[in-house]
Amino acid sequence: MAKQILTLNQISVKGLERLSREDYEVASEFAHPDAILLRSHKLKSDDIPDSVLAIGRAGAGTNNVPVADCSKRGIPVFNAPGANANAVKELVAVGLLLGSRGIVEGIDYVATLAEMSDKAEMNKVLEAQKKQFKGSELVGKTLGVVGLGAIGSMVAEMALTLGMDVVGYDPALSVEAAWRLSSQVQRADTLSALFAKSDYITLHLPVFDSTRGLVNAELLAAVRDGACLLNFARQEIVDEEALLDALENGKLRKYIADFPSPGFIGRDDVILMPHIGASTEEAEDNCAIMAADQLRDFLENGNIRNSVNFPNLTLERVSGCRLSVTNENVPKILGSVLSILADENINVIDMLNKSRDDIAYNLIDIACHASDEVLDKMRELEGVINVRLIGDCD
Ligand SMILES: NC(=O)c1ccc[n+]([C@@H]2O[C@H](COP(=O)([O-])OP(=O)(O)OC[C@H]3O[C@@H](n4cnc5c(N)ncnc54)[C@H](O)[C@@H]3O)[C@@H](O)[C@H]2O)c1
Ligand SMILES: O=C(O)CC[C@@H](O)C(=O)O
Repeated sequence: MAKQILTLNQISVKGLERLSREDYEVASEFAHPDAILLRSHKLKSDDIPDSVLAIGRAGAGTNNVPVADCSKRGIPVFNAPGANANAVKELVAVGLLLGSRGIVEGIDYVATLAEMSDKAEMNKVLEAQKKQFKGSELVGKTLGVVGLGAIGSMVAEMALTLGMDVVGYDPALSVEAAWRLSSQVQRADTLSALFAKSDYITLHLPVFDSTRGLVNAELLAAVRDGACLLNFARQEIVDEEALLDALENGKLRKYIADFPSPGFIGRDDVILMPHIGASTEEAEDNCAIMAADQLRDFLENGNIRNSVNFPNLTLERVSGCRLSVTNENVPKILGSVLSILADENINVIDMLNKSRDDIAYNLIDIACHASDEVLDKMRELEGVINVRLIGDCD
């Protein structure tokens, strides 16, 4: 029977094409879907039917998905790390330029001359007025990059090529990300040191409980006078009241962000975009392809790549008959599962077991079919969250 994939946002056709028509049905309404594919749709736990085995986020941030609840229910949540990083990097380059020159103001001013019909007069007026839109160059200025993952590291590299000095802060930098980073990026030991040093600060970290409101009054007090803050990460990382105060008292010269919020619209010192950081054809294709491929590999083989709540685990298929078992990460459960198979004389050909936080995940290739009764015995074990027989193994 074809598997059903519920899409909760517009997903690029190139991604959907990875789900063959013979094996998958894709639609925006299903009562009992096998998986969900989404972008920024705010998904509530109650809206995830019990039939759902996995969720694919065609993007980087998963703060719109109730990840902790999904872990409890044994549902892996996948994302598409790095797939839209270049698109965001390019928009940050635009943000830096908008923050350094009177580009938006100049364009707005020119629009006010629409009624003027005399070309010479127009030229005279604008030549007289253009001094209002003077800016300064980026070369030699310091950019502080908060979060040096897929996007932050590309932004750092881009700023170096523009002749900026770059200082970075990332207390959880992965080894892989550290390898990607140019040695010219200076390290800030604290966030306030970065804020104090930078003419421009750009945020590229996820929103977690620990980062919500991270940019607060205390941090903004440390900012270099007249600095410009760019936020292409998430609105929730910035304390809006403290930000408005910093703009009002001139500590911050400009706020440029991808997340409009009512109190900020219409201010001269704020430039807002409608969450378009990842809105390029290339990024939408990359994200959708990655998310669809990962969902498929999970549904068809139980493999896990780029999950934000499950361990990464891929096991080459040696038998048609595969079991996946998700359990609480406590001792003895795997032993009990294997005992049930042994009692039924079912030989294990290959297996892999990994854990992450409170979740343990096992792939077990077996020599012959396991009946529903055997699977139910496993499901009844204390601490087992779900058991799935994957593939055709008669
Ligand atoms: N505007 C958009 O459309 C758009 C597009 C893509 C991503 N994003 C946002 O950008 C975020 C980053 O994306 P990414 O692809 O670079 O993710 P990533 O996971 O590759 O990098 C995030 C980095 O932030 C670091 N980090 C975590 N906590 C931190 C802290 N307290 N201080 C400093 N650094 C910290 C991590 O160690 C990691 O290196 C996403 O989580 C998402 O919210 C927005
Ligand atoms: O899907 C989008 O358009 C936005 C994605 C972006 O916010 C992300 O976190 O990857």
